[in-house]
Amino acid sequence: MTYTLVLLRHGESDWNAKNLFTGWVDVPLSDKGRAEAKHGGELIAEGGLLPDVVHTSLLRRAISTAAISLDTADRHWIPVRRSWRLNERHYGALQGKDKKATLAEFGEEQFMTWRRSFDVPPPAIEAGSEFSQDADPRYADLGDELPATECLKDVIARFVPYWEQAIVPDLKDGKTVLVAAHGNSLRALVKHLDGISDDDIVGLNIPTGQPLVYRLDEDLKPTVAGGEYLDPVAAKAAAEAVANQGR
Ligand SMILES: O=C(O)[C@H](O)COP(=O)(O)O
Repeated sequence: MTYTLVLLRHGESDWNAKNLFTGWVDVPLSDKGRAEAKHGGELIAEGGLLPDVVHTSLLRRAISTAAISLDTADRHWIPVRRSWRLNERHYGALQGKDKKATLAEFGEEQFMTWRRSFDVPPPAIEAGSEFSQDADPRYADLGDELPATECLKDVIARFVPYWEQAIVPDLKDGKTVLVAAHGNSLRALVKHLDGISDDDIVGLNIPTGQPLVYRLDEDLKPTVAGGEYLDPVAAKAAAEAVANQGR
């Protein structure tokens, strides 16, 4: 008996296309991103991986990606569960900043520490500033849990409880589960599933719009380490493009 989990990072967003740090800023998909979401749905259908339930973040790039891919796979009608715990990593004061300009201003080491270190968050965003979420009604109930910046360690701390309390029960019910989320929230989940070390997670990048399938055993351990991309060649190229952002 194995459980089937499909992870899908949203398609390219307008801010991915412009190379801006995005985090919790709620930007839409680009035309390319909508096409990626549709293609993701085609791959899911061709792979016979029709989801029974979908979990998304509260951000429209993940919500739209789920809707487009499921519509393409004729599964637009399945139950949807949403949580802020699946949101992208909060990028703090970097939200809205150009990645290339940030690299040029602060240098490679600081840039990569902010982007990929396990436990060093970027500087906190100022409350009330243009790209802050402190007045956003969708997070009104979070109180002190509303982040002003996050590192990957923080994302794991808020994602894993949702994994255990909301996603695992669906898997144990025998459902094929689609999680439509973000580069860093999916890195957090993959680190948890595969037991990747704090050092090794630095080198892992999740491509946009590429379905990644995990078959999990009774103990929720992956039967294939790292899962399997439905289009491994395209996924590898797209992950390299993510790694090289800002260059
Ligand atoms: O929030 C963002 O800018 C991206 O979605 C993820 O960015 P990263 O690959 O630079 O962490």
